[in-house]
Formats: sequence, structure tokens, C-alpha cells
Amino acid sequence: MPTTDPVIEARNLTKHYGPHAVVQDVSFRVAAGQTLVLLGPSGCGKTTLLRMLNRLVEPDIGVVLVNGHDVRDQPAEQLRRGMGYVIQQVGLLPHYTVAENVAVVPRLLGHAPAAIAARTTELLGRLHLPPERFAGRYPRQLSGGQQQRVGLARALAADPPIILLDEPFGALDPITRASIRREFRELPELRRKTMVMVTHDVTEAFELADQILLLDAGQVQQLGTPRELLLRPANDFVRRFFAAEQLGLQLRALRLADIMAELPQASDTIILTYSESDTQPLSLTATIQEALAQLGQAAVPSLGESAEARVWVRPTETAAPADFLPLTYATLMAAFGYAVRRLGIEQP
Ligand SMILES: Nc1ncnc2c1ncn2[C@@H]1O[C@H](COP(=O)(O)OP(=O)(O)OP(=O)(O)O)[C@@H](O)[C@H]1O
Repeated sequence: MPTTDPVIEARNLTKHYGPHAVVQDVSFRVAAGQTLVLLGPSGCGKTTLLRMLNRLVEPDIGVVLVNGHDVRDQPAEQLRRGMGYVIQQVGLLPHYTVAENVAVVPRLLGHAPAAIAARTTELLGRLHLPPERFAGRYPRQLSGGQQQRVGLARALAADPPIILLDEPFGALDPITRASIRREFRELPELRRKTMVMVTHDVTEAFELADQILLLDAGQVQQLGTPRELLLRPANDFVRRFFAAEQLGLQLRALRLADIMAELPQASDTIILTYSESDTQPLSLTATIQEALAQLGQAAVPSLGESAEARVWVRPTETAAPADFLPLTYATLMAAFGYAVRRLGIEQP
């Protein structure tokens, strides 16, 4: 496997408040374009750890490197301008309009006014805040979800390569939270970013993380992909942490590729469609959760009373539609069940 230099590297970070070590000897690396989620119960040290990355907290021991350079080698303000920072309390400036809030960092960086205006308009549009309606409003005239979007736009405004997020969806109700999270995941801007995000929500962690660092009382319990934490928990704490939501997490951690061997007809191509001719490819890297969601959508329109929503398996790349094999919700779930057993995951 090619090894790339990490964009962010934490080495042996330790922080005490009084006699207590709230972060103890934590190390991790985040590669370019990857998302690391810091997960764990309340008070386990996630925020303290995140704030060491942009020097809002200085470690007692250990070092943070960004692109190979010790973060202490440059003034903290300069470091922070290269890192977007999104927090739960949003922290918009109350006497600035939405557009002015978004423009804060580009202004500090001396970007040209016309470029800032264009960027603000573009970002607000992309975050579903039509600029003609929202640019001139003040933060108090926005809902919590809208404020959170402005906070995200502000963090993205100067296009920093690194984004730090501390419970960015924390203040929202579960439904708004899920929909903003979906928008967030699909934002093309963010695909290229290197991100570290704090959450205590395991579903959120599984949806957004390439790597999860699970902490308890300031100590690393496990660092790995969501799948590794679920399939190979390092200790009882890890196992117990995920136990309550195991089924939902399995649906998010397993991919269609994992269950192909369990299908009646193994194949390397799977497609979702209302009919044999109307094809909407679903990649093998799609999670079971995503496949079920698409299957759910397929069930609604234009199907006869007796018709059942289907995923079609294309047995070979060149197979004609008539040779596609239907796969129903029930078959998909059965294959998922067998895969869970084969992979040795404990049932909830
Ligand atoms: N400035 C401070 N002075 C003293 N103790 C602090 C300070 N900041 C944090 N702590 C303590 O350090 C521990 C870790 O706090 P931290 O905010 O990092 O946890 P967290 O995992 O982010 O928690 P939560 O999920 O509840 O936000 C807590 O016990 C907290 O009380």
C-alpha cells in the first residue's frame, strides 16, 4: 500500500487539568482528504484533543504536526486561518450580516472584495441559503439549522485544506440533524478536505468517518475504520460502546460487496431499477443502508399493485436485461444476515 505523509499528525499528546490527565498519550495520523472522528462519552477529552490541533489548547506533552511542521513554528492566528473551525454554538458575530460573517476570514487574508462576494454567494447557494434571501439577514433572524449552515459556510469561505468540527450538528433536532448531515456529506467542497470531527453520536461517526478514534477517560480505546471497530473491537469498552446500536451500525458498515457471496447468484455488478430497462447503478461500495434506502424509494412510484421493489443483479457486464436476476428486500436482508454471521459479528 502506498504510504502518503499525513496532513495532520498528533504524537503522544497529553494534557492535565489539575491532577487529572484529561488526554493521555494520544497519537494519530490523518491523511489528505480523510476524515477522523473523535468519539467517546461526555468528558472523555474529545474537545480538548481537537483544540490542541489549532492551538486553542497547548499540550503538556507531545506535538502536533501539520504537513510535517510543528504547529508551534508559526503564530497561532496564522495557523488557524488555514484551518476551518466549526463549533456547536456556531459563534456567529451578532452585529454582522450573514454575508459579513461568511467573509470574515477571506477579509483577514486580504482577498479581493469581488472575489469574496462571489465566493459568499456561491457558498450560501450551495448550503441551501439562497443569497437573495439570506445574505442581508442577521444571525438572530435565522433558525438554529440555518445558523449552523452559515457557520459551515464561514469555515469553508477561505477554502482551507483542513476543517476541524466540534459537534457541528449538536444543537439540532434529530430530523434536521440527519438531513444537514446528508447535505454535508454530499458537499463537493468537503470531499477534498482533511477533517477532524468530534461527536458522541455513533451513527454520525459511522456515516462520516474514514477512521474513528474512540476515547474513554482521555485514553485511546481503539483507532481504526468504523468497520474494524465493529468487527474487531479491541476491548470490552469498545464492544459495549456500540452494543445498543449494533444493527444500525452493521447496516452502515457492511457494503454490497460484503454480501455478494451470500446472494443466490454471485455477481460483480449490482444495479437498482424499477424495471429492467430503467437502470440506476448502485455501486458495490454502497452500504446496505444505502441499498435499502434506494429500494425504499423504488417501491413508491409507477409500480403495479403486485409489483415488488427490486434490486437487479446483472450476472455479467454484458448481460441483457432479460438475464438480470431480481433481488427483493427479503433476499437482500437474508444475505445481510448470513454475511453478519460469516464475518463473526455478534448479533444484537
Ligand atoms: N479549561 C479547563 N479547565 C479544567 N478542566 C477542564 C477544562 N477543559 C476541560 N476540562 C475537563 O477535561 C475533561 C475533558 O473535557 P472535554 O471538553 O475535552 O471532553 P469532551 O469529551 O469533549 O466532552 P463533551 O462530549 O461533554 O463535550 C472534562 O472532565 C472537563 O471537565
